[in-house]
This record gives sequence, structure tokens and C-alpha cells, in this order.
Amino acid sequence: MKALLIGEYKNGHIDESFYELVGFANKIGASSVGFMVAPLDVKPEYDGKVYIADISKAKDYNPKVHKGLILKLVEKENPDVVVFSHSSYGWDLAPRLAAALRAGQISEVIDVDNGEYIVPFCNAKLRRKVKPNTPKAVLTLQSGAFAPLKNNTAQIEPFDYTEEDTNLEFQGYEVAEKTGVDLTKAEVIISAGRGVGKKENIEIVRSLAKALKGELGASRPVVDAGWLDESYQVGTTGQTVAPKLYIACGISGAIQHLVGMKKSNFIVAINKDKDAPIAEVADVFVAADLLEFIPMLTSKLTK
Ligand SMILES: Cc1cc2nc3c(=O)[nH]c(=O)nc-3n(C[C@H](O)[C@H](O)[C@H](O)COP(=O)(O)OP(=O)(O)OC[C@H]3O[C@@H](n4cnc5c(N)ncnc54)[C@H](O)[C@@H]3O)c2cc1C
Repeated sequence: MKALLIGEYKNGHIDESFYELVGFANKIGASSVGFMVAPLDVKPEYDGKVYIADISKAKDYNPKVHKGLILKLVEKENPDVVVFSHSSYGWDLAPRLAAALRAGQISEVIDVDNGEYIVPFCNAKLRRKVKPNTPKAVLTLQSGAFAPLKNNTAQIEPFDYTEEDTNLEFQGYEVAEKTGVDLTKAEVIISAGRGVGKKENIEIVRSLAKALKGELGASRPVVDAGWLDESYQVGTTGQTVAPKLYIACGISGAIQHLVGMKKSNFIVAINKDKDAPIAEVADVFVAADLLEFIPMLTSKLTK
């Protein structure tokens, strides 16, 4: 098995997600080569060869140009799998590449089992195993699903730029405006999940946050339901946090939530389902109905 790992270079540095692709290749026992559009003097910490297309010519992003480069490299290296991060770059480029290669595309891989790729579905409530039935496959990997792997400085090989596309011009990155609460600086976060049941019950979690002098956070369904605004959301499409203490209340532990909070120093999960996946990352798991347990805990703390 050979993997072509597509890294991303953004705002002056290699995106750390590249090393998760390296970790993935290592996990499946594949040999690998890397590729990224970057300055030619970039230094990926990767034990192997990384092809670099000059970013001053190919620009940060242009789907036609970047696809053209990768197609050329696929011809040269003949990988079995081309691997992207499940980022906006990967979302846009992986399907284009798969269509051009007539290869199966598997999005949001979170694990591998005996040659089958595991991906979430039904809003990540369930997982299924998928196996491509084409000789090559194009994958995107969910961020945080594979442990990053860094090695020595890579051997760099400049990769020629030939494609041109004058119809599109890269305009730059725009950072989404931050409104509301900034959870990235909080030392204590108490997050409410769908398990709170209804908007009014958010107050139960808010009281605990107040008693612990912490900030209130939320999983996505709580935001989608309009119980809290999106500035409270933790996860892939919310904030990434690393507080000293994170208490997940009625949160199942979907990968998209875990990615945003699993670097917390100490994690407590309160969940009535003792088999909830959040148990895998929790230091303390309280198997209880949060509607009974949290008011008791808050009253002890405020006595
Ligand atoms: C592209 C994409 C991006 C996403 N981005 C994010 C993101 O940034 N952040 C995010 O959080 N999610 C995100 N999601 C959604 C994610 O996949 C999950 O659906 C979501 O995290 C589940 O939220 P939850 O754990 O609150 O709800 P559920 O999965 O419904 O879990 C509720 C939990 O509460 C427990 N529970 C129920 N009642 C009680 C009670 N009375 N007491 C105690 N426990 C109880 C249940 O046992 C269950 O474990 C994303 C999904 C997609 C597809």
C-alpha cells in the first residue's frame, strides 16, 4: 500500500494536520510520499520525500492548478490512496481529484479496520465501514482522528508547475469574526449537550458553571436548536479548547465534539448512558441523570 499525503501550507506555516496524515499512513502500514503547495524552502518534519510546488506560482489555492499538480504526481508515484485532511481544502479538492481519477472517494475517515475505512454517518450518531471498489481511492481524514507523527526534516523535491488558470485568483484567507464568548482562554468549561433535553434546562448547567467560576460551552445540537448561540459551540465547527477542567453534560462524545475538547487537562463526563463514547476520553465518568445529579452537585458547591 502506498499513500500520497497532501499537506496544506497556510498563513506562513505547514498546517499541523499534515502530521495526522503521516500518522494515518503509519497506522495502516503504508509507504508514503508527501506533497504540498508551499515555499520551496519549507521544512516538513517527515521521514521521507515531500514534493513541493512553488506557492508563489501555484498560489495558496486554485482548484484547477492544484488538481493538475496532484494528477501529475499520481502519474509519477502511482499511489493506492491519495489522502487529504477533512478541511475546506480537502472538501473542495478531494472530490475533484477522485472524479478525474475515476476513483472512489471516502470522506471523513475516523479509523481503519482491517483494510476498511470507518466513517461517521447520521450526523455522526452511527459509524459504518467502507471499502473502495476502485484500484485507487481518495480519502479525507477527520481532524483529530489519527495521532500526529513527526520525524526528521523531509527530503524536498521541487515539483514543476505547468497548469495555468487565469479565471480564478486567490484573494486571501478571511478569519471568521469572533463574537460572544471566547472559550479558548477559559480554565474551566461546563458544556451542555443534547442530553439536557430542553432550552430551560441549560440553566441547570449554567448554575454549575457559575458555582465553579467557569464558562458555559455547548455541543452543536444545542446551538442548532437555538438554546445557545454559536459562540458557545465546541468542536470541529466551533471552538477548540484546552481548559484545566472540562465537564461534558449530556454529551455523547462524537468525534466532531472530541476534536474540540480532548486536549483539556481533566475531563469529567456526566451521562446516563455508561457506554457513551465520551467515556473513552473522560478522566471521571459519572453515570447519572444530569437533571438529578447537577443540581445536587451545584448545591454542595455553593453551600
Ligand atoms: C460536518 C459536521 C461538523 C460538526 N461539528 C460539530 C461541532 O463542532 N461540535 C459538536 O459538538 N458537534 C458537531 N457535529 C455534530 C456531531 O456529529 C454530533 O452530532 C454532536 O456532537 C452530538 O451532540 P451531543 O453529544 O450533544 O448529542 P447526542 O449525540 O444526541 O448525545 C446526547 C447524550 O446525552 C445523554 N443523555 C440524554 N439524556 C440525559 C440525561 N438526562 N442525563 C445525562 N445524560 C443524558 C445521552 O446518553 C447521549 O450520550 C458536527 C457534525 C458534522 C456532520
